[in-house]
Amino acid sequence: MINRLQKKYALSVQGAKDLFKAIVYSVLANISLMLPVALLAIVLNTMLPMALGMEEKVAGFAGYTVVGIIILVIIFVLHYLQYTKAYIGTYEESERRRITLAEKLRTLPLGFFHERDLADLTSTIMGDCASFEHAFSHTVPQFFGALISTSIVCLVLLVMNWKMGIALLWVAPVAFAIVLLSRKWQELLAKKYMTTRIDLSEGIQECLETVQDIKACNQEKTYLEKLDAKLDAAEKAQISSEMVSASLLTTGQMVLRLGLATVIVVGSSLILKEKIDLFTYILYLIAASRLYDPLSGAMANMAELFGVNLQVKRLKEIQEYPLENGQTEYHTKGYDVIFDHVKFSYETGKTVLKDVSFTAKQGQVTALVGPSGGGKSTIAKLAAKFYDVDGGKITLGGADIAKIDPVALMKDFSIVFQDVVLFNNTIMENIRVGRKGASDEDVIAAAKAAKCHDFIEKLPQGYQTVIGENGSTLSGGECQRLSIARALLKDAPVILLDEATASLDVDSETQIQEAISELVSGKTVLVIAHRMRTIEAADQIVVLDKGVVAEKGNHDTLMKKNGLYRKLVGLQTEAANWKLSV
Ligand SMILES: Nc1ncnc2c1ncn2[C@@H]1O[C@H](COP(=O)(O)OP(=O)(O)OP(=O)(O)O)[C@@H](O)[C@H]1O
Repeated sequence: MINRLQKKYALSVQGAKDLFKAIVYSVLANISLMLPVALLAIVLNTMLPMALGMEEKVAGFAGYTVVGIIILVIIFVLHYLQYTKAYIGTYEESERRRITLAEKLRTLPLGFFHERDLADLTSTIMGDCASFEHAFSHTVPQFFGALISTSIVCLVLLVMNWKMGIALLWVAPVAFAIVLLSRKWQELLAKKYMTTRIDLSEGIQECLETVQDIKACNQEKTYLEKLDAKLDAAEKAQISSEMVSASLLTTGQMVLRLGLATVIVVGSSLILKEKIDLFTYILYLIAASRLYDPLSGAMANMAELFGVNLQVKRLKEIQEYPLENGQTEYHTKGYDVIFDHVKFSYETGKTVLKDVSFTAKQGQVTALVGPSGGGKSTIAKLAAKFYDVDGGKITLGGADIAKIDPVALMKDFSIVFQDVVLFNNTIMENIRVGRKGASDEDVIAAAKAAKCHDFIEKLPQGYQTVIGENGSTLSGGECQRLSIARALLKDAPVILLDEATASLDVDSETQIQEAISELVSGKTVLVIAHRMRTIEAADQIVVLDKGVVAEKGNHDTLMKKNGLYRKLVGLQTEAANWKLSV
C-alpha cells in the first residue's frame, strides 16, 4: 500500500508512510463522527417509550452522559492525530520534495533545460509544490478517509436492513458517477488552464527580461496588448475549468440530498407495513443527515485530486529524467583534448556538427573561428560535456569523457563564456565561485591578474559590494573581467574561452590578454574569438563552417592557403576600415 502511494503521488518513503497514517486517522476520525449518531439513536430509542407514555421513568441518563463525554474525547483525539499527520507530515514532505527537486535540477544534463522552458520549470518548482502542500494536507487524506469510512458505515447499514440501506445509499454511486464520468473533460480543462498559465508566466518573464528593448523599440503598447491577451486566455481557461467542476459538483451534491427523501418514503412505508421498528427508522434518518456530508466533501475534493494527478505527472518527468553519470575517478595522460569524428545536434534532425575532428594540444592555444552559427560555441560546450555527443568521441588526456561523471570532469575545466553569469552577491563571493574555499588573498590576486582590482577598489564597499542580479550594477566589460578572474582563480588544466574578451575595449582587451597568457601557460586552451587579430598568435586555428572543419593550421599556413580563413581575415580588415558616412 505504502509502495503504491509512493509511486502514485511521487512521494518519499516517509511521505507515503505519513500519508497512509493520515488516511487511517481520517477514516477513524470519520467513523468516530458516527458514534454520537449511534448514541443519539440509542437515547431516542430509550426516550420514545417515555414520550409515547408507554413507560413512566427511564433510568441511565448519567451513564449516557459519561459515554457522550468519552465519545467527544475520542473524536477530539482522532481528529488531532489526523490533523497532525496530514499537516505536519505534508509540510515535512514538501521540504524533502523541494530539496530533492533542487538536487535533481543541479545534476540534470543541460539537454533537459533545453527541452523544458524556464517558466514551465518555475511553475513546477514553485506552483506545483505549493498545490501539493494544499492537496496533501486538505484533500487527499480527507478524500480517502471519507471514502473508506463511509463505505464501512454503508456496509453496516446495508447489513442491518438492506431495503433501508439501498434507500439511503443509491444516491452515492449516481452522484459519484456524474463527477467521475466527466473526469476526462475536467482534466482537459485543468490542462488547458495550466498551459495558459505557463504561457502567461513566460510572457511576464520575457517582458521583464526585455523591458529595455521593448522601450527602445517603442513597443510597450503592442507588447502589453499581447500580455493582456495571454491574461485573458488564462482567466477564461480558469473560469471554464472552475465552472465545469462547480456545476458537476453541485449536481452531484444535489443528487446526494435526494437520499433523505427516499429514506423518508421507504422508511414510512416499511413502518406502516411493520417491517421495521421506529428505532431503525430514526437511525436511518439520522444516518442520512450525517452520511452525506463526508461524501459531499469527498466529491468536492475530487476536482483537486484530478489536478494533483496532472501535477504529479509533471513532477515525475523531472524526478525520473535519466541522470548523466560516469566515473568520478579517472586518470588522464596529460590534458590533450581530442575531437574524433564528432557528430551532434540539439534537436533531432537539425545536425549542428557533422564530422568534427581536431586535437587541442596541452601547452598550446587552439583557436576556433568561422562564420556565425558554424558550431564554435557548441564545440566548447561539448568539450566540457554540457551535452553528450551523438556520434564519434571526445577524449581528455586519452580518457573518453562520455564515461566520466560531468561534475567530476568540471574540476579540469576553467570556462569563460560569452554570456557571463554573475550572482546577486558580493564581488568577493562571485569570484570565489571559481574555487570554493579560496582565501580572500587568492581572490584578490585573481582579480588583480584579470585587471578588475582597480574598478573594484573604486566601488563603495570594494570587494564586499553586492552587484545585483547578474551583475546589473556593472558594465558588460566589468562583468566579463570578473568571470575571467573566476577562471583564473580556478586554475584548471583545460581552459575554454568563448568570446572572453568580446565586451572589452581594445585597451582592456590587451591587458586581459596578457593576464590570459599567464593563465594559459602549460595548459590546453580552446579559444573562440571573432576578432581575428586576437587569435593570430594561436598555435593552431580550426576553421569551422556549417558544422565541419573547413581548414586547420596556424595563421601563416592558412593565409597562404587562400581559403575561408583568408577570406574572413580580409572581411574583418575591410570592416575595420569601414566608416559611418553622413
Ligand atoms: N541551445 C540550443 N538549442 C538549439 N540550437 C542551438 C542551441 N545553441 C546553438 N544552437 C544552434 O547550433 C548552431 C551552432 O551554434 P553555435 O552557437 O555553436 O555557433 P557559433 O559558431 O558559436 O556562432 P556565433 O559565432 O554566432 O556565436 C546554430 O545553428 C544555432 O542556432
